[in-house]
Amino acid sequence: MKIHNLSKENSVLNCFLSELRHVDIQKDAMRFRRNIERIGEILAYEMSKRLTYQSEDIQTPLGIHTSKLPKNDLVLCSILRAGIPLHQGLLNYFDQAENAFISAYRQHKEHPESFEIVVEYLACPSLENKTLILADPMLATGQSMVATFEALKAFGTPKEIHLVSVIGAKPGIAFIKKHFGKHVNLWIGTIDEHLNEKGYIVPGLGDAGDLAFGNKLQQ
Ligand SMILES: O=P(O)(O)OC[C@H]1O[C@H](OP(=O)(O)OP(=O)(O)O)[C@H](O)[C@@H]1O
Ligand SMILES: O=c1cc[nH]c(=O)[nH]1
Ligand SMILES: [Mg+2]
Repeated sequence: MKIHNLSKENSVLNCFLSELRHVDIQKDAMRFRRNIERIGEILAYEMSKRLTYQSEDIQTPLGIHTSKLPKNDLVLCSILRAGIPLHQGLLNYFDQAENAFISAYRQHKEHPESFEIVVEYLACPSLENKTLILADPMLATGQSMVATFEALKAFGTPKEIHLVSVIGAKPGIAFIKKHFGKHVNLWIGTIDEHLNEKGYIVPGLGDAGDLAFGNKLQQ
C-alpha cells in the first residue's frame, strides 16, 4: 500500500486538523463538518495529481485550447455516518464521480472493548474497471474499511483503489496493509500512534460521527 500522509508537509491542512481535534472548537458541529469537508477537498486535490490524464480540445470564444483532463471513471464510496462531510469535500472537486454509500457501525458486545462491524445499507453502481475512492474520516482499527471493501466486491473489480481518511492510527494502518495490495493508495491527513482499549484513536479527536451529527443510542 502506498501511504500519502499529508501532515508530513506544512500546509493549511494542519489548521483544519487542529480545529477538529481541539476539545472546545470541535463542539461547533457545523465547523467540525466543514473542516472535514475542507480536508476532503485537499485530499481530492492531492489525489487528482495521480489520476490518468488525456488531452482534450476545448473551444473558447476566441480559439481552441488543448487541456489535459483526468479520464478516470471515479466511484466515490463513503462510510456512514461520519463519511458524509468527507464525501461532500471529495465530491466538490470530483463532481463528475458516481457515488456509493455504505453503513458500517460498531455493534458493542457485553464489554465496551469488544465490538463487531455491522454492514447494513449499501447502494453502489458497478465498480468494474472503475477507480474506487473509499472514504471514512477515522481509520482506527481498520475493521470498517476492510468490512466495507469486502461488501463492495459483489459490485465488480475496480482497476484502481484509493482509500481516503482524515486521521488514522498506526495499528489500523498495519491491519489494512494486510488486506489491500501494494498498488492501493492511502491518502490521509495524519497518523496517530495509538488506539485506546475501546478502539479510539489517541490523541485522535473523539467520536467523529457524534461530533458531526450528535450522540446516538448504543445498540
Ligand atoms: O477503523 P474502525 O475501528 O473500524 O473505526 C472507524 C469507524 O468508526 C467510526 O464510525 P462509527 O462506528 O463511530 O459510526 P458513526 O459514523 O455512525 O458514528 C468511523 O467513521 C469509522 O467508520
Ligand atoms: O477514534 C475514533 C475511532 C473510531 N471512530 C471515531 O469516530 N473515532
Ligand atoms: Mg461514531
